[in-house]
This record gives sequence, C-alpha cells and structure tokens, in this order.
Amino acid sequence: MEAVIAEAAAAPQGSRQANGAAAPAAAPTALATSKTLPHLPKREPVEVKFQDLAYTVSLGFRKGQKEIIRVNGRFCPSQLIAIMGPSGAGKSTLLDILSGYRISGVTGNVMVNGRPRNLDRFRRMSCYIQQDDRLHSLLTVQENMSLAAELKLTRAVPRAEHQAIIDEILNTLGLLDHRGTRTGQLSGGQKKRLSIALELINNPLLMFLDEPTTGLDSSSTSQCVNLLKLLAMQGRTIVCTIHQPSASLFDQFDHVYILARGSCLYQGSTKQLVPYLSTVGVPCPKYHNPADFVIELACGEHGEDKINTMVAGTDNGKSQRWFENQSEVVAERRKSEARRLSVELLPNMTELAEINTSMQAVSFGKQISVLLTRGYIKIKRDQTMTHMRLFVNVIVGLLLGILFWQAGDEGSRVLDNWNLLFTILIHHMMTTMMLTVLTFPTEMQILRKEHFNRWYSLKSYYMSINILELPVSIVCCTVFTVIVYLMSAQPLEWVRFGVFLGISILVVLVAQTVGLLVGALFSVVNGTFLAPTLSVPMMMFAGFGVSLKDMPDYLKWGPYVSYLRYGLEGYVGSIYGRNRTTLGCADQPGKDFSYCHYKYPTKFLKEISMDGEMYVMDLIILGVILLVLRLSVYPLLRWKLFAMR
Ligand SMILES: Nc1ncnc2c1ncn2[C@@H]1O[C@H](COP(=O)(O)OP(=O)(O)OP(=O)(O)O)[C@@H](O)[C@H]1O
Repeated sequence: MEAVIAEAAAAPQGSRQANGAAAPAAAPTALATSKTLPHLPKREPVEVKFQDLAYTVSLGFRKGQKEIIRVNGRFCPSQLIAIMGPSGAGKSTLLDILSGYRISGVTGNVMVNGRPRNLDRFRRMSCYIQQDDRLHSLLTVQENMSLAAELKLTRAVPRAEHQAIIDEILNTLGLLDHRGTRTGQLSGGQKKRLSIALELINNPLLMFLDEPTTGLDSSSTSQCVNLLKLLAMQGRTIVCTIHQPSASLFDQFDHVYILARGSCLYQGSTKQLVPYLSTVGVPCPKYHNPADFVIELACGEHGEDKINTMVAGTDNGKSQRWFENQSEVVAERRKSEARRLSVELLPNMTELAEINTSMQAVSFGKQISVLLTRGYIKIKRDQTMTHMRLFVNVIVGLLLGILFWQAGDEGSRVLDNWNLLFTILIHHMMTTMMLTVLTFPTEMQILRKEHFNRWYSLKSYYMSINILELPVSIVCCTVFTVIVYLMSAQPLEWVRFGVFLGISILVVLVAQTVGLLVGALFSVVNGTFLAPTLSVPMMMFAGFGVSLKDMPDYLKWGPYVSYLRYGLEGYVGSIYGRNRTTLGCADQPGKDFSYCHYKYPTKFLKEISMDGEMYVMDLIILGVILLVLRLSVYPLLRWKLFAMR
C-alpha cells in the first residue's frame, strides 16, 4: 500500500492554468481505485459551521484582555480542508477551539450538522492530532495499534477482528512493513502516520490535525497529504493547519481557510482562490504559487490595506460565494464512494457516537487491564525507570555497605550508623522523586492526548500507574535494603528488618508521589529545580542536623509535616528501639581508654530526642501521608488536564 500512496503522490496533481489558477485536479487514480478501510462502519458525514467564534485571553492583572481570533466559517464533509496563514495568525487556536480542546475564553456558536455542538457527543465523533507526536516509544507499531484497538473499539467489534482492522489501517498508511519496529525508531513521517493510524482505529468522522507535515521532507509531506485526501474521500471531514504548501500540494486540498491576525481572509474552494483574489483587486501574478501569494498578502507584504479588503471580501468567513457547489459535490462524492466500497450510504445513518453514551469505548475494568498490560511492557523495556533504577540501588547499596561495614552492632560507631540511616533516607527520597520529576512530564503529554481523544478515563489511568509502580519500587527497595542491612550488620531480627523495610518502602512511595505532584504541575526544568529545593525543609525538620528538642518553639510544627522525620524516627526505632540490648564496643584504635559513649541504645535515643517505640506510629503516619498525597494527585492531575483548555 505504501506503493499506492507513493503512486498517488506521483499522480498528476492537476495542471496549472496560465494565470496561476488550478485546473480541476485529476483525482489521484491510485487512491480512487483502491478499496481501503472497508471494515469501518459508514457513518453520517459531519458538517461544522461556526459563527462569530471568538477567543479572548487575559493579559494579566490590570492589563486587560486580547482578542486572539474572531471568525466565521463552514467546513463540509468529504473535504480535505487547509487552514493557512502566517505565523501567529491564529491557526492552532482555531483548531484548538473547533476540536473542543480549548473551551475557556471562547464565545460564539459552533454548529454540527445544523445543530448546536454538544461537546461530549462531538468528542465521540472526532479526534485531534497535535503537532508533536505523542507516542509510546518503547512499544512497537503493532503493540501500539493492538493496545489502542483494545481501548478504542467497543464490544460490538469482536476481538478476533481487531487484527484485520489493524492490518488494513497499517496497510493503507504504509506501515505494515514496520509493524515490528519500536515507535522510537520510526522516522518523523512514519511517526506522523502512526499518530493518524492510532486515531483511525475507531473511525472518527472528523479529524483535526495541527501541522501534520511540519518536519517532513517533500516526499513524506506528499504521502501524508495524499493519505488525508484519501480519508476525506471516504466521507470524513479532515481539517488541518499547514504552512505554505507547494503549488502541487496546495491543489490536493479541497477547501482553504486563510487567516491573518485572527480574521478570515478567504474561505472557499482551492480552485476559486485565484478568481477571488482578482475579484477583490489583488490578482495573483502569472506563474506564482497562489498559496505563496496569499501568505504574502496575509503577512501584509503587499500593503496592510489588502488584509482589510480581503476580510471584507469574504465577510470575515461568512460569505460562501467561493464554495464548491457543496450539495452536488458531496452527494456525487458520496455516491461514487458508495459504489466504490459496494455499500449503501443511507441519508440518516445512526452514528456510533450517538449510540455509545459513555466517553470511553470500553469498561473501566477493561481500560485498567489494557493500561496495565501496556505499562508492563514499558517497564520491562525501560532502561531508566527499571533497569538503571535497579542497578543504581545495587551499586549504592554496595557502596554504603562497604563504607559503613559492620557499623550497626558496634557501640563505638553509633554515630556512623546514625549517619547511615539518614543517608539511606535521602537515597530513597532523591532517587525516586527525581526519576518521577524527570519522566512524568513526558507521560503527561501522552496522557493529555489520549485522554482528550477518549482512549481511557483519568481514573483508570491513575489507578493503573499506582498499581504498576508498586512492584518496581518494592523490588528496588528490598534489594537495596537487604544489601545495606546485612553489610552494615544491623540486628538480625525479622521484626526489626520488617519495620526497616516497611519504612523504606513507604518513604519511597511518598517521595514518588511528591515527584508525581511536581511532575504533573511543572515542566522538567522547573520541577528539577523545585523538587530538591522543596525537599530541603523536609530534611531540616527530619531531626538529623538539629535534634527535635533543640528546634526553636516557632518551628516546632516543622517535624510534624516532614515525612522524613517519621522515616528517620521509624529507622531509629527499628534499629535501636524494642529494648535493644547493650551494644558491643570494640577497642578503638588510637584511643587509650575504653569509654564507649553509646553503649546503651537508650542513651543515644535520649540524646537525639527520639522515642524508640514510636515505629508503629511512624508506619501508620507515613501510610496516612501516602494516602492523602495519592488522593490529592488525582484532582490535581484532573485540574491540570482541564486547566490548559
Ligand atoms: N494566552 C495568550 N496570551 C497572549 N497571546 C496569546 C495567547 N495565546 C495565544 N496568543 C497569541 O495568539 C496568536 C495566535 O497563536 P497561534 O498559536 O494560534 O498561531 P499560529 O497561527 O498557529 O502560529 P504558528 O503557525 O506559528 O504556530 C499568537 O500571536 C499568540 O502569541
């Protein structure tokens, strides 16, 4: 099928007339004759009309507001529509608003098939593919597709048919030969096609694509646009933003919508652009690419007044004078498409989107099971989150074991052991927290895309990441603890070891949750600065440098809010509490007296103002902190997902 697309790309794109106007583009033969994606249910085409659609942003306190765009327009089904304009014209903003991604600050009407848009229903029939490819790089093309199919296809499509659907889509998009390739190793064009393939699984009626050709070479650009054309010819409404296309590529679009400074300069058939320019008194020079010329006009290169003339000429998008004869064209196209696919297109087909009242295609349980499978594959292959994390725990464990060799049962080395306990605490906190801060913002991007396109609910996503993190954290923590505990000769009692390990796991999980909070709210750069900085007060209040009894009165609240304090107190309790017997004191080299200050553990506990019997309470409090933090990440994530919109 790659051949088909390549063939289509090479097919005659319509000849250009002497005045630069495009002659009717010859339909790409390969596309017109190929029978593609017949498995997909045929659904009522969608027309989107928008009136007085405006988006206003606040410029900050007492700085007033700024209107970014105010436009009108109509996008018809079975058409490939290009939104064009200079940088900053408002193309992405318009796409964000029309797709329903941006909702706050938006006024005006969006009508879908003549009825006011119901955003939930609209989202069930559309998809939005943003500019950056947000894909799971560790999964192969096939795995990405299979898991997406499980999430996006309802029970009405039997599982046995999933592979046939996937094969068809991959075949159409020229990705069949790359099905075993990991996504991270695909080229830019292949990634773009995979992004489209993933959204095609549930046959959206409307597809919004933000700059799908940016970063692609001319051949990949041509393939991508041909593919979009093919999808439009199947009855979908395909709207995409594009930067200055070549003349031949421009001809591929059925309809163009030109924006400048948030207003519409032209909307109508691609072929009517040149006549329109002549009508408004800015004729396109001979042998000039109309796409280039209109962008020059939109940039104001031919005079600022021309922009106003063009906005008036199209009545800011209200005028439909330059449209193709829509009803005839669409009806004809649908008939020929029906003939081609050997199906009967009924005038009023029931839309899947209407039948399925839930936002997601599959049940909550199914979403979790698919997300767990996907997470498991990623964990198995992840070099940083799994392999390196385990390796670092082993290496640091060994280093600490060597440095604090046999310090745990030695009365003369209690202070060394105290240092070791604090170091272990910081190790658990920093490694997990920073790893999450560095990796979660990337996950957030994927979550944003998949959640908006209704792959799964936030609830199932959040539950799955909570479950997935547990085994890795527990294994890494246990390996580290066993190494350090044995090498530093801590008391060999199951209860003490159990409490020690329990405290370690809870500290790891709390630190991870703090990382999630920071990673969800801030970028990698800000998070990398904020997370360690915010951890300093936690360390300060842990009771290590300044003992709890020496804290000034006005800071006495501090240790109560520091989870590290409960961690340290729990460690000390597990090692020196539980009525630990007198410690042995070896002769100290270089000292001529045998005074051993911390021979009695109670003496040490008294000096650091910690109660050795508080470890059960510490476990409980850490558990409560973990629960509260985990529960508060969910609404924050939710807020973050919707805040940008
Ligand atoms: N929150 C905001 N505050 C102030 N200005 C904003 C805000 N959001 C968008 N803008 C402005 O709105 C204009 C349109 O932005 P948009 O990203 O839609 O442009 P674009 O046409 O897609 O540009 P490009 O092709 O470069 O991506 C820009 O001038 C941008 O600076």
